[in-house]
Amino acid sequence: MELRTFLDRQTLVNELAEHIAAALSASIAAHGRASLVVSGGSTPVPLFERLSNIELSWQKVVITLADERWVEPTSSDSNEALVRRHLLQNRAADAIFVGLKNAAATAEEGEAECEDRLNDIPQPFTVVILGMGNDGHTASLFPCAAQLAHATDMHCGKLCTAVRPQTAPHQRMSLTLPAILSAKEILLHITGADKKAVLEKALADGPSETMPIRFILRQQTVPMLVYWAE
Ligand SMILES: O=C(O)[C@H](O)[C@@H](O)[C@H](O)[C@H](O)COP(=O)(O)O
Repeated sequence: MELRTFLDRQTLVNELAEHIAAALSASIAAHGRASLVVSGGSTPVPLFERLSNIELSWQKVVITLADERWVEPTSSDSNEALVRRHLLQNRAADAIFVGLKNAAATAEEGEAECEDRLNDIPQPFTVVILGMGNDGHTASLFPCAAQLAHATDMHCGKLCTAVRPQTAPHQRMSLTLPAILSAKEILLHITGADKKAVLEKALADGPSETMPIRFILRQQTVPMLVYWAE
């Protein structure tokens, strides 16, 4: 894990967007295609807007989600809606988007179709961008969710799993830990003093509190960069 800190959020966004674009371009040059996994929440909005204006062979890039809330794609809580509004615009309008929400009534019932959709995306994922909540959740791997043990089991054999967080609204579909750790590179995008404190807590040794982000921060197999600005 490498921590990169920036003087302000705009500088962070510019640097992070350049880093992502370089990784996607390198994959396109080597394999003719690339895949980008993005997260929801409020933090990535300026990053999405910056990325959408970057010149790249976007038609060779498949974009999907680290997690989705099980709501209609027209809902303001939908991560798909967020991505459509802020990322799949301008130059990035040419990217191929694979959403997770499908017609199934529950996330559990929608799991098999999500698994099929994810399996069709070129892998390993070129870049996975994650966010983090103040409780240490990432993607929809929430502490205390009954499905956490399954979702973080490196032998669960699945790319995604349904999660019912006790502390956040909506059923979710989340990438599993093995799916996230199958990426070529993981980028954690966080801002503000609160999240810096959560990061420090997650990195500290000691009695392990259930902070799912720990599984990602403390692994040694996938290159991981943390981008932080006040
Ligand atoms: O859809 C989601 O809820 C996310 O993917 C989630 O894991 C998010 O990244 C964090 O909750 C941080 O969200 P903020 O950026 O809003 O703090």
